[in-house]
Amino acid sequence: MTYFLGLTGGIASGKSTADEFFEKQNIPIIDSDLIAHQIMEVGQKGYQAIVNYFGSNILNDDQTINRHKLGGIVFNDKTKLKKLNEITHPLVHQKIKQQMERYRLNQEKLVVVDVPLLFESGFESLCDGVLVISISPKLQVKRLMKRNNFTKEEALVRINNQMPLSEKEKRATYVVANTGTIDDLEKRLSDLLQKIGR
Ligand SMILES: CC(C)(COP(=O)(O)OP(=O)(O)OC[C@H]1O[C@@H](n2cnc3c(N)ncnc32)[C@H](O)[C@@H]1O)[C@@H](O)C(=O)NCCC(=O)NCCS
Ligand SMILES: Nc1ncnc2c1ncn2[C@@H]1O[C@H](COP(=O)(O)OP(=O)(O)OP(=O)(O)O)[C@@H](O)[C@H]1O
Repeated sequence: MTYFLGLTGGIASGKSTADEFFEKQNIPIIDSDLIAHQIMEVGQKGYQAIVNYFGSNILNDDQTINRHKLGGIVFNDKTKLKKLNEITHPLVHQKIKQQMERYRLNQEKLVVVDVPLLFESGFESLCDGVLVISISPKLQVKRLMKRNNFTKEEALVRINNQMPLSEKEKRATYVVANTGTIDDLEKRLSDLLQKIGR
């Protein structure tokens, strides 16, 4: 039986950094941010629906969607964010489920399913356990500002568009803190794999 470990956390709490560790252990990852990007590529199912709703001013010169611009719009307008979610989430969920089914048929032992909005979208019911990568609010703002070149206000807007990380921690099966170095994180994840026994 495949064990599906849901992986979530707050924005910039360290999910992708955890994925890198799991990849090094040859554990397959289903990456929903990547899937969300793929369904918005020119010609893909999400593309036309997004352009129809948001207009061609969100396009780059080469007709691809300018995600930076789209992010600037939706994270400052709840109605528009809701609309983008309504367009993208069913398509993303369908692809995640297809990938899960493939791993199940291949009798893969452990698969990590990285879904930033896992609890927000009720995805935990499809997972055997959920790992939350946690971080303090202060460090989260600091890492997000640095990675995305955001002002403090921009970082806070993104953070506040998600369920509070403290709430995600309460709902988790496993919580791993990413408050130290990346080596510390990897050690904790390695201990977790022992605990799961896969
Ligand atoms: C708004 C978009 C265009 C911004 O693109 P950008 O390249 O700047 O960000 P990226 O996609 O890499 O996401 C970075 C992080 O933002 C957070 N985030 C993304 N989408 C959302 C959302 N709808 N609500 C709250 N937080 C979100 C997540 O923590 C994610 O890991 C993009 O995030 C998007 O299309 N979002 C809608 C699809 C979605 O919900 N994706 C999340 C996985 S299903
Ligand atoms: N332990 C750490 N020490 C220092 N920097 C870190 C650590 N863990 C992650 N980072 C950095 O913090 C930033 C956010 O980490 P990461 O991209 O893994 O978060 P994420 O949860 O995947 O974000 P998102 O929700 O946007 O997908 C990155 O620039 C990463 O290199």
